[in-house]
This record gives sequence, C-alpha cells and structure tokens, in this order.
Amino acid sequence: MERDNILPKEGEAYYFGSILTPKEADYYFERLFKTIDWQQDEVIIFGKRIVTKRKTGWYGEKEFEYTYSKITRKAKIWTPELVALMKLVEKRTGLEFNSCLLNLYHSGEEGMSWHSDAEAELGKDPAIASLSLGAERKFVLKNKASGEKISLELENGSLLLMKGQTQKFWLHSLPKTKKVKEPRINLTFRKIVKTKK
Ligand SMILES: O=C(O)CCC(=O)C(=O)O
Ligand SMILES: [Fe+2]
Repeated sequence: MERDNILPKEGEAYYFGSILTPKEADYYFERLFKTIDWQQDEVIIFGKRIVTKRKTGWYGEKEFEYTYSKITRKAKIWTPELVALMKLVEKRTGLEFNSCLLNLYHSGEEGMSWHSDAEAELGKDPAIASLSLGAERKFVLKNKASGEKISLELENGSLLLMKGQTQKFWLHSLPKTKKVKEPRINLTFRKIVKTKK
C-alpha cells in the first residue's frame, strides 16, 4: 500500500478515493438504508440530553459494548452487506476490523462536530477505516495543538484510513452545509480490543 500520508505530522491518514463502482456504491447505499436498524442518537451536550437528526447503527462480530458521547450501546451482529464491505476494506488496508459504526446524514443539514475517536475500547493508536456512500461531503482534520486544518472531499464509494497517532493529535469533523441536499451513509470500521466485564 504505497500512498501519501495526507497529514503533515503527528499521525497518518490515507485517502484511497473510490473503491467501489458507482453501481456497487448505489447498491450498498440502498441495502444499508433499508436493512440497518437505524437509531436516533442521543448525545449529552452541556449536560443536556439531545436527540440528533443524524441516525446511527452499531454492528460487530460480537455484542460489543461501546461508549461514545457518554451513551453505551450494545452492537448488533453483522449483516451480509456489512461483512462484504468489511472484507473489501480489510483487503485494501491490510488491517483487521471487528465492528462498525454507521452514520446516516439525511442531507447537508446534518453533520458531525469536532471530535477524535479515542474511546478506551479501541486501545492505543486505533486504525479507523471510513467508507462513504452517497452524497459527497467535506471532511476536515484539525491539529489539536496548532489548529492546522486539512480538508478533503469524501466521494461516493471512497475509503479514508486514519491510523497511528491521528486520534491523539487531530480532531475531525463533517461540517454542515446548505449546498448538499442528498443523503450520505458513512461506515467507520473499527477494532474493539478491550471489552468491559
Ligand atoms: O461521516 C464521517 O465521515 C465521519 C464519521 C465519524 O467521524 C465517526 O463516526 O466517528
Ligand atoms: Fe470520528
């Protein structure tokens, strides 16, 4: 895998462009839209419980418990489409994953604010592989110390891999935009290495 690191320092991120044909990307979008058990997410912001418009799904090879935005959820077991997509992503990245967080953004009015995926369950320096389906959206990485920003457009069917110290030193976000009217599904494949209990 010879690819340029899009981060100038303190982490690694690789953009593969589209790894699916437009037809495959459409197929998976439709299938996931219909078959994933989409949940309205609740997040706690300034101590208030808020229901987001964005919907999420949490899947894995086991009923992993995962805590993000202070909410713990139990994974549902893989669907055939998720297994097929994970295999493709594993082949491209040469890495192994065991779980996937899905996000459904109905339009550009929905996004994700600055965060890093540094949950304890993922262990140190986690690799996260992000597959995008549907509307093209801007994705931004921001260095925690310097504020330096790296922006890219995540196209339909594309794969982005974040690894090494990226989560430690960089935040990322999916800015809202009035320009995008179409929906997008994002899948972030992850590897849970620490399980509770
Ligand atoms: O939708 C995206 O591209 C970003 C999703 C993300 O950052 C996450 O699920 O942690
Ligand atoms: Fe993230």
